[in-house]
Amino acid sequence: MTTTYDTIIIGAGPGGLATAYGLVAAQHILVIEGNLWGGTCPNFGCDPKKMLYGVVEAKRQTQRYAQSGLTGTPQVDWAALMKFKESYTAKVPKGTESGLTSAGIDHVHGQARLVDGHTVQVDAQQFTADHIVIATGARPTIPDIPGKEHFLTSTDFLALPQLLRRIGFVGAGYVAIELANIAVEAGAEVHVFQHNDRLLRGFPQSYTETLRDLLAEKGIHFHLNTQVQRLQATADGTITVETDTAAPLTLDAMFTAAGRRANLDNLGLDQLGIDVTAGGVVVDDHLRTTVPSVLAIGDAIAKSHPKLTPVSGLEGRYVAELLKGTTTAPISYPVIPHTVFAGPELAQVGVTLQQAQETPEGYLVRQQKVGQWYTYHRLKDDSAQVTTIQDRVTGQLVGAVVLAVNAEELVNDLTEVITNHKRPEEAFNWVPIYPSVASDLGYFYH
Ligand SMILES: Cc1cc2nc3c(=O)[nH]c(=O)nc-3n(C[C@H](O)[C@H](O)[C@H](O)COP(=O)(O)OP(=O)(O)OC[C@H]3O[C@@H](n4cnc5c(N)ncnc54)[C@H](O)[C@@H]3O)c2cc1C
Ligand SMILES: NC(=O)c1ccc[n+]([C@@H]2O[C@H](COP(=O)([O-])OP(=O)(O)OC[C@H]3O[C@@H](n4cnc5c(N)ncnc54)[C@H](O)[C@@H]3O)[C@@H](O)[C@H]2O)c1
Repeated sequence: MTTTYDTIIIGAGPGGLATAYGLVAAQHILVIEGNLWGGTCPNFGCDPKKMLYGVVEAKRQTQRYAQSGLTGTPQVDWAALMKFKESYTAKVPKGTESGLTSAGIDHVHGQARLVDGHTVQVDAQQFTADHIVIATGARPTIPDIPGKEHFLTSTDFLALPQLLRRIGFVGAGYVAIELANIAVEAGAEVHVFQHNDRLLRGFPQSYTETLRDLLAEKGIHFHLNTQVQRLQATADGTITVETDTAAPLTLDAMFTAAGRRANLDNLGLDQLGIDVTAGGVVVDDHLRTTVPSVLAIGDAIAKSHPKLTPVSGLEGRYVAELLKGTTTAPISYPVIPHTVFAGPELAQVGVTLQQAQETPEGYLVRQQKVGQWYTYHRLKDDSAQVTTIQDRVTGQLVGAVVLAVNAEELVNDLTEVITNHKRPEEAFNWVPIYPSVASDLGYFYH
């Protein structure tokens, strides 16, 4: 039997759910999920990661205060930390599913496959709709080397029952740096293998080098310009890692953190003539694929914008408006801030430092070491740095980079100023709570 809907959404992560809740009042919709309701972010991404980060960062803050009134070094109890994480994650799938039920959204568990531009198959059932939204997210890339079956992933890391003694990561992007920081703070010996000398490409090199030094001081071993060539499992359960630069290393686990690729295998897209690249599904500026009745959003699409939870949510809400007919305009992206939670945090928004330095006639760049400012002195955050980028003509803030404890807060505030194109005199005609990160804003923005 075939059931007919207005829209079928494949994937119940932040993107698919945003479309579903945006459409439910106007349309008869179906959501299909093949794994855990809620998707990557709350089950094995942002949310559990930040719970672990919060605890290890509290330990680090205690150490920052070591000469300032706090004594003793707390220890991370990994088993208790995991229980804490599970106190949230264990409720996510059921909570997400009952949310769908309460909202009256039909939902089915299973792997979906497109039969044609209007028909989706899950096991033996077929569903048809005017539109189909692909919101299938992404999964870790496994480097194609001998022994690749021994790689673990970020999902495994976030569910480790015990902390392993010696841990390696391939890659030096968001996932590797954030998880390496958690592991080293929790007491593991940590190795990061990166095929070039660049951490966190996309952030300014001067900042990533400072962050690398801070992480190396914590004990992370960086193996830069190093190719991991082979993994071998040994009889005692350890992994021997062979590289092109040093003698083999014995570790208890090796994690891949070499990027993520869209979940598109077995969706049947090639038979339908839907274009796909290495980055994901090809979409136009209305998030339509090359088959007009099929749209795609979130981590599953090829895009220049960062693949982050709020971006999937924005695209999900946009597609809902488009399918309801309340907009016909192309999608418009605001400035998108991003942060690496690495203790301290490295965050950036807007015009990049590189863009600004390449156009000195257009931008005023102010780079400040703020470790001695009251806010950062109080946090004992000696290495704190802030760069602001202003438009030379209007004086408006257009970009910022921050390396600091709680950089997320400052960059969120700066994002608000940039997004609303406030002129300097408007931006700080306000009364913030003092002392706070926000009460410093006026000092960065003259
Ligand atoms: C370790 C880690 C940490 C992260 N930290 C952050 C962070 O701090 N901040 C941030 O903004 N972002 C972070 N991200 C990224 C964030 O998780 C993703 O950008 C976000 O989850 C993407 O949402 P989405 O809905 O596009 O895809 P997903 O959340 O991946 O959801 C897609 C869903 O589709 C389902 N699916 C796939 N194929 C099928 C199929 N054929 N049939 C049915 N269902 C299917 C999947 O099971 C999944 O549940 C992190 C990611 C990771 C891995
Ligand atoms: N705080 C956050 O917002 C956050 C945290 C985690 C993940 N994410 C999202 O998830 C995405 C994926 O994160 P990621 O760290 O897996 O990817 P990434 O693209 O950030 O980094 C991948 C790293 O792997 C390296 N690499 C690529 N191919 C390789 C290979 N074959 N061998 C060895 N190294 C290789 C790259 O040089 C890079 O250092 C991020 O881009 C981001 O969109 C966001």
